[in-house]
Amino acid sequence: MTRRFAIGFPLVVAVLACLSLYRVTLGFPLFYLALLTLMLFWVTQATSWNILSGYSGYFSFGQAAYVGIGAYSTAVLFGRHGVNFYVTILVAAGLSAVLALAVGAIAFRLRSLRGEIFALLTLAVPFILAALARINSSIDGGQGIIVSVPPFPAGLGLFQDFLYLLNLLVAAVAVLVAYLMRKSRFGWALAGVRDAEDVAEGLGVPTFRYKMLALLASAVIGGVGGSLFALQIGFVAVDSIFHLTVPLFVIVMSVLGGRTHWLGPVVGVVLVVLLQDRLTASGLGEWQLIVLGAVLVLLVLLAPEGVYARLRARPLVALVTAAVVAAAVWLPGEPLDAILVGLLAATAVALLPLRAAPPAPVVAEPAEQAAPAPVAPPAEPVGVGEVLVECRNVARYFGGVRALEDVSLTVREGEIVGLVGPNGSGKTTLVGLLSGSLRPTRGSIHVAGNDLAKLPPHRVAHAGVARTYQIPRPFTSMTVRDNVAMAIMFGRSPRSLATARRDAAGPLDVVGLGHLADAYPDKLNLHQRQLLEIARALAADPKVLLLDEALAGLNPAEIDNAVEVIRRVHRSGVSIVIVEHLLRVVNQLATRIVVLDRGTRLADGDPREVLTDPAVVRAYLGKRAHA
Ligand SMILES: Nc1ncnc2c1ncn2[C@@H]1O[C@H](COP(=O)(O)OP(=O)(O)OP(=O)(O)O)[C@@H](O)[C@H]1O
Repeated sequence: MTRRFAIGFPLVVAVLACLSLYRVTLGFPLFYLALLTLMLFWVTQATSWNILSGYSGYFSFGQAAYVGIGAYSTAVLFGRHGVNFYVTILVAAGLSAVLALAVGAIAFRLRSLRGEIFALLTLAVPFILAALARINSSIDGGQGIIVSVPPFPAGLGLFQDFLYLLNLLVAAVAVLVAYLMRKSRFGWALAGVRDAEDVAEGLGVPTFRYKMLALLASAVIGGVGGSLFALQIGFVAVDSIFHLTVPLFVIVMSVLGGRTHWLGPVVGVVLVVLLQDRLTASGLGEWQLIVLGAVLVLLVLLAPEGVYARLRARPLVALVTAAVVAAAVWLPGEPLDAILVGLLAATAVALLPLRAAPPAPVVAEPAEQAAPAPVAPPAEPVGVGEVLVECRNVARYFGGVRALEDVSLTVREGEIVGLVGPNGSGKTTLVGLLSGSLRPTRGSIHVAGNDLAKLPPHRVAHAGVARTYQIPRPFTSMTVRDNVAMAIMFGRSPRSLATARRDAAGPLDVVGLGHLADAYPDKLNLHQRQLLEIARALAADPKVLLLDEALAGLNPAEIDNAVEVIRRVHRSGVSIVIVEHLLRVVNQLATRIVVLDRGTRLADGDPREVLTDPAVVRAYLGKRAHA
């Protein structure tokens, strides 16, 4: 936790609490308190949504399910049966958690339930709950339930004060949880899931666990907020609770404010609720969805990262603009108009294109690149030792396609195995099997004594396998340094974020990217992105590194540089399996070559013998060329 947050956050919460505790002394109107209560309700809901959907990229349309479970737990138990109100909050949290575990166990286990399919699944849940509530008379039965005022400490003032303080407490806890999650390994893991989930898993991130935790936290916060909402509206009915505006509002608020930051939803809530309130006050209430929709479209086009990120980039200008504009249009009797206009002006200023960024981190051409630092320790070539990888009679089918059939292969410590073969011969499939991202249809694979059939992909990384991708897949929201730090944080010997960031210099120096540590991947050329793939895989501390066409698309100078980097990685004690079409390169690097052809192993042995084997030449060049 930063010092600024440790001081600022309790201070803001205390000031907000004082608005109610000293309301009469301060002359703070009840109307404003009600508006703030509404904002706090939405802060809770939008933050709840953001913890899962903003952080991990799993867009949910099911927020109304938590609001519904919370509201009905309180309405039925407290409103109808007189159960202690605080107990009903716990029940709401528990039931929401159960729902989250059920949805997560299904959705996160199946790879096919991603993106829009996940969104559709979550959209269905509130509909089912609404139907259950409507037809079941012990829940609602279509009548609605009146929720009276529960007993509360007399010293708190009116019921509105009590409600406000309760909402403040829950919203503050929600924001605190979102902050702590974002700043911890948890937030990094979810950012990895958002950018490239299977890459994160392959680097050792237990993605299922982190997604479940995010869903659980999101559900509990949403459910507790829903419970308070029952008190706020006083009459709980299916149509007002399980309404589509709930997910729409939380999405608009979070996207508007910025969904990758813990404070984004809060900024979005303030803007949306104020806008909504002012439109209603000026008799334009029916326009609110149209205006909100237009604002969202505009912002998605102008600043998809959200308003908060833009405000942070120029805080002083935004603050001065907000203050000046608000003061200029301050209307006697209604300061809310002035505040809204001030905020909109600050938003507009924040959205102006930023001045050209300072000279981007120099993206040098390979020839001019800083000479890579020597690998520590620059070991002698490692002798061939124990068997690290053992594939026995492996087959892999995709439906009717036999990508691999009866392939056996061993990789020993210290080897560089060149895996070659014509297009479609099964090389990438074999890399997928060795890294645990694919399961064999038949046969067994052992890595360092571990049976991969028993391990999820992130545990395969911990067993000592790392891979690169033919088309580089960096975490685009992270700098080069943080891409590498991710692999260190979650790799075979996990470390804290601070240590991982410091240690990232090692793998970056090995590949010669140290001078680009603070650049974002979109500033790198193809060669540098491929080097980043190698640095990141190396950072996971593998025993075996699988390089899938790491040289594809490079020019001759870049290829020479990449070959040197691979040699350096090998000298540091990592065994390598390299998939490559350029036989010159394979010949230069490999200590052994395995040739695949139409999914079967055609040859396996010394590079010179294999590459002159007539069967191999025929497979590569065709019979006529061989002749
Ligand atoms: N996910 C998939 N679904 C269906 N078929 C697949 C899938 N992945 C691979 N295949 C098929 O399996 C066979 C082997 O593909 P693979 O990508 O492993 O070959 P490769 O040797 O890596 O090819 P290239 O050199 O072109 O990358 C091909 O016929 C391919 O079409």
